[in-house]
Order: sequence, then C-alpha cells, then structure tokens
Amino acid sequence: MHAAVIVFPGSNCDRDLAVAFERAGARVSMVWHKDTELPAGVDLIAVPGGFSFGDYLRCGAIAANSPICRSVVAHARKGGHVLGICNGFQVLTETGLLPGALLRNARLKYVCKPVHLQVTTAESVYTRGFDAGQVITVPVAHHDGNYHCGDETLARLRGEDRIAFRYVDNPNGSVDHIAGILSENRRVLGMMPHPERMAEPAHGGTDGASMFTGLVDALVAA
Ligand SMILES: NC(=O)CC[C@H](N)C(=O)O
Repeated sequence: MHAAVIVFPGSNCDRDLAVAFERAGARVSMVWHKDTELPAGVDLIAVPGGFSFGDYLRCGAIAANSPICRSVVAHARKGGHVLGICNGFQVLTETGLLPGALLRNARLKYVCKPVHLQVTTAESVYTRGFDAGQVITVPVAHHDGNYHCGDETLARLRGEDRIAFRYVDNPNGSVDHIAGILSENRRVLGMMPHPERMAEPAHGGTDGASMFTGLVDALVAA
C-alpha cells in the first residue's frame, strides 16, 4: 500500500502522519505542494495538519489552490482515497471534495487537548478498524474546527451514514458534534482530531493506530 503525504509551507503533522502510515505497513512518499504529479501507483493521498500558508485568508484556502491539489481532486474524482486531518480537512472542504466549512471555534480560542470521540460509523476503510459506537481518545489542536453546513447537507450526511466521528464533549461548537465526515462514495474522509498523534505508546495512547492499520489492511486487500 502506497500513501502520498502532501507537504505545504506550514504543514507540521506531515512527518507524524508518514510515521503512522509506516508503522501500519504502508510505503510513504512525501509530495511537495508545487509538484503537479502524484507518484505513480499511489493508493491514498493524505493531507496533513498544520498551518499551511500561515492560515492566511482562511485555513486551507491557499493550499486548496496549490498545483498539487488539482491532482488530489482528480484522484478523488476518479474514485481514489483521500484522507484529510485537521488542516487537511480544511483543505478538503476548500477544494469542494467535502461539503461544509470549518469556522472559528465557538469560544474563539485555540483548543489543544485530548478529546473523546464516538466512532459513528464503521462502514468505511478509515473506520473499519473500530466498532460503531466505540469511544476513542485522540487530541485536537485547532482554532478553526467548528464544522458548519446547511440543514440539507446535514440531513444528507446523517441519512447516508457519512458522519464518521462525533465529539462526546463538543470542544468547538461543531454542528451535530461532528468531528469527521465521509464523501458520498465514502472514499474521502476529513476529520479535525489527530489520530496520528495517538498512534504509539510514547504518545500516551494508541487509539489512533487502528485507523491506520484498518486502512492499510483494507487497501492492501483491495
Ligand atoms: N493542527 C492543525 O492542523 C490546525 C489547523 C488550523 N491551523 C487551525 O488552527 O484551525
């Protein structure tokens, strides 16, 4: 299984994400935002967390218009897998691959702490390593994590079982406590919490590791 991790100026979770994939058995290529082509044979693209382009304009807005993102969008439109974590989730909403937007946290503060997440659906390659309803602990670290979408979109996300994770105690005001969502074909996932920061014992917990092992196993078997 070959994963590509996209790197923007200001990304700061790219190495963590690569290590989490490698520990789960994946081969990883780092891809600079100015590149236009993805490495041949890539199974999954991962858009990491951080402060791409200094969060200027809106978090993820400039990154979404970088050369590599044209290939990321094309990969997803062909049915490819794309995972966006934190700033990566913001980038995916800015590209239009996922609906909705990440607004400033309800209390206007940067929130950085471990949170409890309910795995809302296990029906995706990203969440198959968990049981539906399972509660896991992973950290959040963001100031724009307040997920917002219109009523119609929310009804579709619920009706199509596309809410991947919900906060047990909502830290940022997200509608319906949403922490992560899936695309219509369930192959694109965006989430604000950081599973890659809770993926080995030295992190203080390993709940996030199941996401990477479940994902790599699914894509190897595909
Ligand atoms: N850790 C992150 O990816 C942070 C994302 C973004 N810079 C924010 O604070 O909302």
